[in-house]
Amino acid sequence: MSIQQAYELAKQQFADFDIDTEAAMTLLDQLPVSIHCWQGDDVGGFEQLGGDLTGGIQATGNYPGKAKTPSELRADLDLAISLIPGAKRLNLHASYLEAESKIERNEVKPEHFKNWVEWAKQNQMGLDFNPTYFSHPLSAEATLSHPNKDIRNFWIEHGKASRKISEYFGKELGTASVMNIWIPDGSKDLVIDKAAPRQRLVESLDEIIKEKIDPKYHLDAVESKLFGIGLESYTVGSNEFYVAYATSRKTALCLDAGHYHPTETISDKISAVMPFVEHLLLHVSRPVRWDSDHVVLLDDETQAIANEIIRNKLFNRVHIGLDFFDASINRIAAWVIGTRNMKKALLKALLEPITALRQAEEKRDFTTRLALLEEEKSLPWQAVWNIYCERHNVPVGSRWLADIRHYENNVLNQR
Ligand SMILES: C[C@H](O)[C@H](O)[C@@H](O)C(=O)CO
Ligand SMILES: [Mn+2]
Repeated sequence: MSIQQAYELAKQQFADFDIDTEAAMTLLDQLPVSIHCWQGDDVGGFEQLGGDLTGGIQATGNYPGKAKTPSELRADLDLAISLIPGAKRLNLHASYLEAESKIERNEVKPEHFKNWVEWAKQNQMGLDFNPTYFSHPLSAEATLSHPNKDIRNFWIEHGKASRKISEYFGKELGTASVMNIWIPDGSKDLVIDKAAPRQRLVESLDEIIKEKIDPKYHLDAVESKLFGIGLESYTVGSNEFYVAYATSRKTALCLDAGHYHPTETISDKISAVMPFVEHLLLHVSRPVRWDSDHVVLLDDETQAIANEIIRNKLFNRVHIGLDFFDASINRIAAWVIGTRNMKKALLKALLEPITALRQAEEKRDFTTRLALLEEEKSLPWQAVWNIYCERHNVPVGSRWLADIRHYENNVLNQR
């Protein structure tokens, strides 16, 4: 049976549940997923500071062919995006700048990202941004909460400089760049004064976001964390800290799927915070026992995240980003698997019999609700996904893997 024939049958089956598959695909086209550049080179960046990845995060594995230059990373991204259907954005860190000589973090400028902007224009993609508060000699103890004023100021300047870059992205590309602040500040062991670093962090953040920037071009977001490696006992920017900060300062809040206790899920947090924040940034990730940043699967939590976005029509308020870095498998395949999974989850969410489910719940008919939730799992969503891929000229099913293997043999293995 052809992809078209399978789709025609599926379309009818969904129509029996009052679900319009064409409308679902049209809406899916309007939901970009922001692909994180740092999966391509194990969060290395191009500053060539010569140091290790620090800040309590780790990319484990040594798969051959890691991108070592901006051009290599862009070539790898070219392949990845050619295998992922629909709207995409690229999420950059400040450490992915390009310059002839060494640029200090507090001196990063839009011009250091002009090649990325050109690339984004060519690919009709928006860009998002992150100041980089790790992998730097001055981040060894702390950054925005550092007790030393000079070090704190250095990082405040980095935050301000980064906002200019983010604004430049928004102006050049005609779509607001979401700039996410994550800092690794914390402590391995017991802390007596937990209040002072948090007070300093409030003041540093307030200083960074003091200048108003048109939200047409730039949005500020803040990301909390539970703990990092070597920072197990105390995290300055904890969940409560940033929920309070984002709501009081009206910034966006970032929820990273790996940044909570193992039984907590960010899917459940979305409806809890949306009455209080205008914009939410998601770092969809897969924590395995800890914030391991494994590649996103089409698993229950990814699906639950997508369902929350679609059921609550949060299309313009939730910004979907990815955050994983696996160096043990082909890095381009990691991008493709994780991003396609996020998009599959969104499509499945768009194909839910939502009206019937809501009606059952309103009538307190929980039997029908559970029955429908289970039945929807075996509706032929995959036939819709296949036609969606075909219409976007990307490989159907696992055919994309052949393209990656070809590139691996001809490009990655020659690096
Ligand atoms: C590289 C990212 O900024 C980083 O992963 C951050 O978002 C995070 O989640 C740290 O654990
Ligand atoms: Mn994150």
